Amino acid sequence: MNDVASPILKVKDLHAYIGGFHILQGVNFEAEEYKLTAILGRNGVGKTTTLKTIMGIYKAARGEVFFKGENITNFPTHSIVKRGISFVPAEKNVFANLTVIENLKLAYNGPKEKFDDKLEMVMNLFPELKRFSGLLAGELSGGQQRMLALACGLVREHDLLILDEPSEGLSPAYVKNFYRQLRHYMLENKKTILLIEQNFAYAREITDYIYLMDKGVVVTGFPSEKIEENNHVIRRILGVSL
Ligand SMILES: Nc1ncnc2c1ncn2[C@@H]1O[C@H](COP(=O)(O)OP(=O)(O)OP(=O)(O)O)[C@@H](O)[C@H]1O
Repeated sequence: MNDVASPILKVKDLHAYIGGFHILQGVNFEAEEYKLTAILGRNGVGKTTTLKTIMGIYKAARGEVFFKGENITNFPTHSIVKRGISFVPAEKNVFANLTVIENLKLAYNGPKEKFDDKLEMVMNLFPELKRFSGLLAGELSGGQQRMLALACGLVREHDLLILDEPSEGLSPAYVKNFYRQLRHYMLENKKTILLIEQNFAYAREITDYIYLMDKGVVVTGFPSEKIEENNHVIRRILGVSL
């Protein structure tokens, strides 16, 4: 499973407990630089817990997380963000009483003179936000707030962008386009993306590398061009046929 050439992120034997339950039971995977890696799995297998443990939001009981070669296990979240990881949780984490632009300004942590370029980039990715840029985030629909949360994650400086199920709350037609644009953004700007997704059909279109997760562990991983060969395990773990 560990055949990733140059991992920017390496997760080794990660264990975590929530409320006394042993949720992560030895998670292993790597994310290669400048690639899009996806962790797929059904509801409740521990995908979100994995991301939150990487980000220091949940405590790792055992195991290690390496980012750019540094052991960042159980570092405070702000210092992980400072090292170059931008994390967008599944919750609509926006400030309801600030405008769209104010939310984006607050999320941005790069040099002042580059904000306009970043803004243009996210507005191209989310044309709907452009239309509503002066509105309070609290006045947006649920889907639009989700877009804004994703846009905030993108404007934050990052060497690694981690997205918790970006498709959730967005319409299927919109998701396809968003994923296509996200991949384009990654290739254009030499970025690295790790995301979790429940919908295999979405993921197979855009990922370079896929990991399958079940019951607190990563069961297997393979490059996207080997999807067909992994038909059996995909069916067993995700319950979908190719
Ligand atoms: N705050 C919490 N309190 C109690 N149990 C939790 C909490 N967060 C997660 N769990 C439990 O941990 C397990 C893993 O949850 P997690 O959210 O990581 O799964 P997931 O694979 O991301 O699935 P989903 O896509 O449904 O969120 C589930 O059984 C869930 O009920």
